[in-house]
Amino acid sequence: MAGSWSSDNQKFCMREVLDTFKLCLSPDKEVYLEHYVAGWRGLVKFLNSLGSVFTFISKDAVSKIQILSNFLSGESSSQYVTVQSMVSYELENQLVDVNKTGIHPESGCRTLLRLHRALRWLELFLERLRTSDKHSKTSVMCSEAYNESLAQHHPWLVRKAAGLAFVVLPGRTAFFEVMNVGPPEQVVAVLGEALPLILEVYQITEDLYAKHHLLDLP
Ligand SMILES: CCCCCCCCCCCCC/C=C/[C@@H](O)[C@H](COP(=O)(O)O)NC(=O)CCCCCCCCCCCCCCC
Repeated sequence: MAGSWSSDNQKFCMREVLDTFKLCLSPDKEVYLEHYVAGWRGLVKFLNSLGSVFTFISKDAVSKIQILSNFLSGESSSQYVTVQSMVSYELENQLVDVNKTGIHPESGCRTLLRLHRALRWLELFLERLRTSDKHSKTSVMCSEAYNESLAQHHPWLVRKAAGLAFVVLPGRTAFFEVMNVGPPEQVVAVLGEALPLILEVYQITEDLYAKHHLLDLP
């Protein structure tokens, strides 16, 4: 994704990634798939910079990003401009495994659902980071956010592996440094600005999926 590494010093900047999520909303509150995917790409870069312990997580995210990117550049790309248009198109053309027969395992709808669930984790984690103090532990904030969200969709083995990875997360000070948005007050401000937008993107997607009974797609 252009922009998440600033050209001056080649360092990753979380502000630019979070700004990508702001671009997700169209004037009539549809969610642009291109920016949604770009936001995840930026987050994955950040995750990779934290070390190889997180590779099993970023690999899965990358494969989902790749599936959606293929739709975005494929022959039906005009149907994949927004999450709303993707859902209508895939449902109208029976491209979604609504009956759980395993026929369309890689639909845009089921792939995005996995990232959508992870977006809830992100929102909960960032809110904890925003309201944390210098004694707070990133590993605790991360696992609390995970247990309240994604963990409910993961089997035991994945939960166990995730739990092991969280333990080696850098502490809050180092974590803020890798985010590269300035001193802690600045990080708090950037998070405060980005969170409502992330929440709105999440809620719009959640309502859309609920309306079409897509929240349990296999
Ligand atoms: C900063 C610490 C980052 C910790 C990331 C927390 C999320 C933990 C997720 C563990 C996922 C393990 C990998 C396997 C997942 C899949 O089984 C599972 C189901 O897929 P399937 O139905 O196709 O089989 N996949 C998923 O649920 C999707 C997971 C996507 C995870 C993306 C995580 C990106 C994290 C970005 C970190 C950015 C932090 C920014 C903070 C300022």
